[in-house]
Amino acid sequence: MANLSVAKFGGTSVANYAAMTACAKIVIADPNTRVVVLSASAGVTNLLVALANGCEATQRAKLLAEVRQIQENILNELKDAGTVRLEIEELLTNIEYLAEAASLATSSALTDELISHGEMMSTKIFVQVLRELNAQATWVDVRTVVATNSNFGKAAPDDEQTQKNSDNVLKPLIDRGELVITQGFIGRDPNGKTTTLGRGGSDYSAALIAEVLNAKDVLIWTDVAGIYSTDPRIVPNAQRIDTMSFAEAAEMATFGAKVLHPATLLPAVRSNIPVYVGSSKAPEQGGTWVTRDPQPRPTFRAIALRRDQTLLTLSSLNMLHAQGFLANVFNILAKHKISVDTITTSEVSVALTLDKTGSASSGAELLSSDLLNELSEVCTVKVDTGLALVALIGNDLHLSAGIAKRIFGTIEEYNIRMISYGASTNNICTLVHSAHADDVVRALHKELFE
Ligand SMILES: Nc1ncnc2c1ncn2[C@@H]1O[C@H](COP(=O)(O)OP(=O)(O)O)[C@@H](O)[C@H]1O
Ligand SMILES: N[C@@H](CC(=O)OP(=O)(O)O)C(=O)O
Repeated sequence: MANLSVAKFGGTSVANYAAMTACAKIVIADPNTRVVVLSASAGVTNLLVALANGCEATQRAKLLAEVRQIQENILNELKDAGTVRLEIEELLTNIEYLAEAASLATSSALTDELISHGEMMSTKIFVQVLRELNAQATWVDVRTVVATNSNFGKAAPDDEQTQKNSDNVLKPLIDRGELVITQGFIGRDPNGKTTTLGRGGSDYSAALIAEVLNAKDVLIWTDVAGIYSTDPRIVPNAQRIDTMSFAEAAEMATFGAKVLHPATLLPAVRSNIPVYVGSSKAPEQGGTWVTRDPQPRPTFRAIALRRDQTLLTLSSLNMLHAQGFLANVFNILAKHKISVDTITTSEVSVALTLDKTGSASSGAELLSSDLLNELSEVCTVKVDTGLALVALIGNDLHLSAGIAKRIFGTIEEYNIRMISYGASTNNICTLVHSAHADDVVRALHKELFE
């Protein structure tokens, strides 16, 4: 639809009544925003994940009380919370019941069912916030739209089915001029069970919905006024990037810039839908447009940081002049659904980095004892933790003479555990100790961007 925008508001943007009101005003001010995708209020998903992992009665009561308090704080500021209070009460009762079930036996399907309640609650309340600002909105259960497979915790969307659902459910509402409020992060599998798209997945939901509606853009409203040259929480004078390419944003997201979920870019790239990132607290500050082919494309674009990295060093004398060792290792990693981010090899060993936890909703650790045992059968395994990956993102980095000297000269006082340079012309990665990560980012930013 030619003039349609899909807006997504993240957890911090719907954390409390004041934040929700700011979002409602943004929606009301833009007649093109006809579909709004919300995350759960900040903190709620983490509490629900803890409940879904199973805990004893006292801890459960404490976590439930915290979830309730976040909702209560917003409900108490509404002029007329009547009906919505009842709906939230019902959802809180469900949460209690599911959390009790999880304390007896956890399962990934149960986890997804439980944590989907965060988005259910925020969207119910947001409709009332809009109503109290004289804007009528229609609440839609996104599970009637976003179809996925049954890979609970990190489900993959079924694009064809989602398109059909959108044509049947969303399109008629939009054609009638209604404003749709729906949930990010969640979907439904072919058996009717609730699924989630992985942590941070609401951005992905918004992009998927924008794609099936043929929207003109996706507006990601968050707590920063765009994408910056590095995380402004680490470097307060980081510079806002006004326009950047899908490829650059994808590199940044992949290497840890939390501001966009990496998967967001998939539907946007394949359907060429521009993505805007702006601040819901200060929309007047402007933001970043991510598009297919913006100019200029500077050599140095940004620095991203991915915390909680694990370095696996796998050694085997059998690797010397042998074939098939790496294939063996990668088969084992693939079997355990582990994707490797950076890798270096020498004659008898291979070193690779993994996140401590993947982005699956359950937050389970990636390095399981099963995986370690299987790897130990083919090689010696050494595990180093407490590391962070600092990635310099840019364009044609391989063509720029003296880059390595500049980078390593700048951070010479820090111990660098691993370097990944050359496989991509768009990033140079260094693995450093967690305790030094922020300082390394600050030093590189100062040298290359300030
Ligand atoms: N390069 C970057 N530019 C902007 N923000 C970044 C960057 N890297 C990391 N961030 C962080 O991303 C945060 C926004 O992401 P997130 O907390 O997931 O938002 P939301 O709750 O809206 O989904 C910002 O507060 C900021 O600290
Ligand atoms: N609530 C989900 C989905 C999400 O995208 O949240 P946020 O927009 O706050 O990152 C999560 O915490 O993972």
